[in-house]
Amino acid sequence: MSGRGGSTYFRKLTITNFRNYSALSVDLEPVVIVLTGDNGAGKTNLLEAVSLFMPGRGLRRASYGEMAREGATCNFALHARLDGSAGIVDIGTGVSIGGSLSDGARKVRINGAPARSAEAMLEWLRVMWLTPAMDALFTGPASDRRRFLDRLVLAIDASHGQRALAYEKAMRGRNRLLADNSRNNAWFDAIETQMAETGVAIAAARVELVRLLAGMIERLPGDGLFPQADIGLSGALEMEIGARPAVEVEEKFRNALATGRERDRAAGRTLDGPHRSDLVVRHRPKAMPAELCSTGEQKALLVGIMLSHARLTGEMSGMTPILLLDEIAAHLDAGRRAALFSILDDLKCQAFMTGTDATLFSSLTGRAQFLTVNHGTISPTDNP
Ligand SMILES: Nc1ncnc2c1ncn2[C@@H]1O[C@H](COP(=O)(O)OP(=O)(O)OP(=O)(O)O)[C@@H](O)[C@H]1O
Repeated sequence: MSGRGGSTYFRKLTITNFRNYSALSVDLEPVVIVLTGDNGAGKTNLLEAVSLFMPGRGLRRASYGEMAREGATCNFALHARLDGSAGIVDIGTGVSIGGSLSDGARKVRINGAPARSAEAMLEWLRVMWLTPAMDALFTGPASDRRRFLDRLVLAIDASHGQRALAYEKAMRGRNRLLADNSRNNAWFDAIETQMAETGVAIAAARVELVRLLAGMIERLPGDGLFPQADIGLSGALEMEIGARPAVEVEEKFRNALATGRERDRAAGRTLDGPHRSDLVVRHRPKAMPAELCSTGEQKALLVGIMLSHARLTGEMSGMTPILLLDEIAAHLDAGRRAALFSILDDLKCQAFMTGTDATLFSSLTGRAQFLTVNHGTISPTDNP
């Protein structure tokens, strides 16, 4: 299996000592998966397990210590059997309890062989998510939007994660020099050169994502159920990309960092750079900034962005993402639910949707797999 081409589906998921699951193995069909169950049953935990088949700390951004099942004395482990258009692949990931629980501690095996890093999973699949916590995306801190934006970029540009890590590492080094009152110009120069290179690459990748995604958003149905968003970026580097050659933007950023040393020393951190940029979203039909729209309107905008991005990812990477849509049905009216289900059909993606009430999904009967979650166990839903 080359790992590229068409949709990818989870066919089997095995979870060991993760959150409220001690040992679970579930066979999955290559269709929409509807997970219903009472509050606290383990629905979001299961989505979180699936989200760990992307690099990073998953949809809650929790620590691995929090993910490990309370009281468990051995590793948490997740295993997926995936079916892509070119065949089957087995991916395992987990951490050992008692060992280091730092970000790098998560191990990945692909078809039994250790992978160099979690990024290797991007050869095989994409997982994207929409959770209730993201309802505050437009009104909350810019850092949340930046993280969201960078996840969107990573789905179409697998090297974006390494780029962001390299930039952050260099910036931490610069901040340390500032804090230590260092005046070692050679050190500053070396670090700032690295920040300029990686920073401009990050900004350029974001600009490209926004350009491509805006094109996809144009293809959303014009019925306004998931309204078209106007998306843009704020940030000095992002504004300059496209207006002048990248080497000039890089040089200008490097100079800005060099001349800003004393200002940044006083501030205690680096004040310029792509770590300060923001994703700007407007509700086009209402001609209004997203943050001023109603909660429901913001949700509909976000769903439109995610669905457009799923289509873009499918076209760009050849892998339509697995979508994790936590508690989405309860927040949408009947018309929007029907529109969502129809777009998911069209995308042919395996979306995992959760809710406490299976009746909200009844129109999916015959074209979805219905599972009931109960205290860390899973069984087929009776009469969905
Ligand atoms: N590390 C852990 N070990 C054991 N149990 C945990 C751990 N972390 C969380 N839990 C438990 O997992 C349970 C299920 O949580 P989850 O968020 O998946 O529920 P849910 O089915 O999505 O519920 P809701 O409908 O309320 O959102 C909670 O009762 C929580 O206490």
